[in-house]
Amino acid sequence: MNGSTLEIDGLRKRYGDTVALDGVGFTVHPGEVFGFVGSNGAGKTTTMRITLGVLSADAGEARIDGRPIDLEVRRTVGYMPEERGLYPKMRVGNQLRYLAELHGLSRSDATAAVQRWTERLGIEGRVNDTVDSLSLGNQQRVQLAAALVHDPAVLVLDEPFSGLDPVAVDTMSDVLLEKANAGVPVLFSSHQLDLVQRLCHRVGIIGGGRMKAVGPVDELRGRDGTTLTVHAPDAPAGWADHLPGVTTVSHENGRTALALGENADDQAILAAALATGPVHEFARTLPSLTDLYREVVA
Ligand SMILES: Nc1ncnc2c1ncn2[C@@H]1O[C@H](COP(=O)(O)OP(=O)(O)OP(=O)(O)O)[C@@H](O)[C@H]1O
Repeated sequence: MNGSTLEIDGLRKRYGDTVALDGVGFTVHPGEVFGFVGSNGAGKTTTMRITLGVLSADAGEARIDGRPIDLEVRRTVGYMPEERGLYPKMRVGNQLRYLAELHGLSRSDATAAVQRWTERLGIEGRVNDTVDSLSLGNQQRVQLAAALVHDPAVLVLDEPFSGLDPVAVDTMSDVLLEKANAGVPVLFSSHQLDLVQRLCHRVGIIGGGRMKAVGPVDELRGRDGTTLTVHAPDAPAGWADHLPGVTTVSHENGRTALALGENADDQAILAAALATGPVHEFARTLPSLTDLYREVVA
């Protein structure tokens, strides 16, 4: 796919005695939505700030298409900082137009972009309001518009979903996927793991300044094998214990959860379940990203 690649490579950062980043690295490919998750203080904001050049690293660097992010490359990135950073007393429309022009758009292109993005994000009625008169959620929509208004080649968003109502969450999700479909690498941090699981092609889990896991969401969820849920109401306890590669995790009210090893044969399990009587449910389940996260950061 045509589009840019964002590489974060070996970032190290200390604040006094606190090691904030201890060799953080991962790549966001063209057209990929990458979810960056980790506990409070894990190092997400520090990573994003260094990526944008807002903060300097002690070692390592971020690159776009192999090029370190200098001021010129920086203009191609749409950034939504955690501390937000809009001018509170400036009108929404003027502010967005100003930011677009700062990124090199002509006055007429900037005006068109402001109209397009404020309509898309449902804030076209607020362009003449000052930012500080808006609700927090609407300020966040303006902040997203500010990150998008210069048609960036790369998006880096620090907790873009926090505090949004469900409709705004859907709009934000649609916009991120739309940008990714156009080839833009999208990196965002979030504590909303259900949303990350739904939206992201890949995730990176950071803990204590190090990457604990990076990969496609389903691959990470499946790395410890899958679980099979079987609802066979007449099956006695231990009905599957003789089958190779099968471990019974729980057996309650006719519902059995089985952990499957590599040599487990799901058709043999189904046959064994049917031998006990009717089978109402037979489904593979993966642990949720939340389960995986708890295990990885524990
Ligand atoms: N300006 C600073 N001075 C001193 N320590 C800092 C500073 N900024 C961050 N830290 C420390 O660096 C570590 C990483 O913080 P960072 O803000 O990157 O985490 P985060 O993953 O974004 O957390 P959160 O989810 O709470 O936003 C933490 O231990 C934090 O206390």
